Amino acid sequence: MPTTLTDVFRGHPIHLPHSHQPDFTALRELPDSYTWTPKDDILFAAAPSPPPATGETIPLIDLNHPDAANQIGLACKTWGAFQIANHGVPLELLQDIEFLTSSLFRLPVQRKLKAARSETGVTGYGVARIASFFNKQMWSEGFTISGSPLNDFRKLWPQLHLNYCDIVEEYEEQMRKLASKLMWLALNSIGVSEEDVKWARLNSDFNWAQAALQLNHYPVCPQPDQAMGLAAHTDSTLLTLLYQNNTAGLQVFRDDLGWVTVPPVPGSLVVNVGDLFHILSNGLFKSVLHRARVNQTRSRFSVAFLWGPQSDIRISSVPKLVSPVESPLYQSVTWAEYLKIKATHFNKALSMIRNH
Ligand SMILES: O=C(O)CCC(=O)C(=O)O
Ligand SMILES: [Fe+2]
Repeated sequence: MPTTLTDVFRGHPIHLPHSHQPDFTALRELPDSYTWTPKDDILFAAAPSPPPATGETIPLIDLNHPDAANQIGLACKTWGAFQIANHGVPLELLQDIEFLTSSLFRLPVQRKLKAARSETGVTGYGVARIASFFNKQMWSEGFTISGSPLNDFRKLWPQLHLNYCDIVEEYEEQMRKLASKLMWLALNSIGVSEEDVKWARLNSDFNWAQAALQLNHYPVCPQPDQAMGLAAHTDSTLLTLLYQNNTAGLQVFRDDLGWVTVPPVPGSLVVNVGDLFHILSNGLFKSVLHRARVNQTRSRFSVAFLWGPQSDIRISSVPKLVSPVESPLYQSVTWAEYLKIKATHFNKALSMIRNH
């Protein structure tokens, strides 16, 4: 039996200082514990910056375009992120998952706490896993699904849980197919074939992968400029597929441009390169540093599909991407090992396994 994500996190509990969510709607002013200053967000060396004057942002790629693969490859190299249109996921399903997410977070706090994530658990309702690395609290609440959500959903919706489970199952299946397709488009664009990465068992049978679904809610905030929805991080995935409702908040970082907002494009999905794809591509693809801001008038929902390889397979740089006179940029790791390193060292995880 391969290690599951649940096993990994059970062995690496995250002790959060604040396990109970406040009632965000009751707060008229930002409490001190939610007020961020630049020194509270310095784990990644991302210099504070004004938004780019050019309005430049990550590309929106039409998957039906004949040149889509090259555009995806280029976006993975320059941004580590892009949006996709014509991805084939039915609009209705996106609407369903948005409805599920908004319904979940609109439940009374007491009901949500019935499905609270335990200290050693992965799944359920709670604050972001990365919260333990920061002194300040984030203006958001989350719900993590890994494996069947049936038990948790039954506690949330005694009547409707089966309908909601069906939506999650269908959504995850569509996301798996799409993530696999995008990964191959990106790899093929840099000359890597299925044969070149046979050892990573990333074959086109998309059932091999593991994944989690992270639902996020960023409530309306009385002082958004001083609050942080989700602090800067990179994802520990191969790829993350993110659906956002029609409210801006996601920002990606680029060394030359600073923090750049990703405008919601109705019906499209955001794709992030995660740390494992960065490792696999020997650093050619960037794992994108990103965060979520909040605003004063509209609440924001997002659904992140966190996708990675079979958790016990060693991932290392594709040999043909490594120069014969150099060693690969990173030591090989399994996803399970990497998640443990990330749970301990967070922003330093990649440098811990970098070859010098
Ligand atoms: O809400 C967003 O836009 C970002 C969510 C995210 O980065 C995550 O869940 O890992
Ligand atoms: Fe993320």
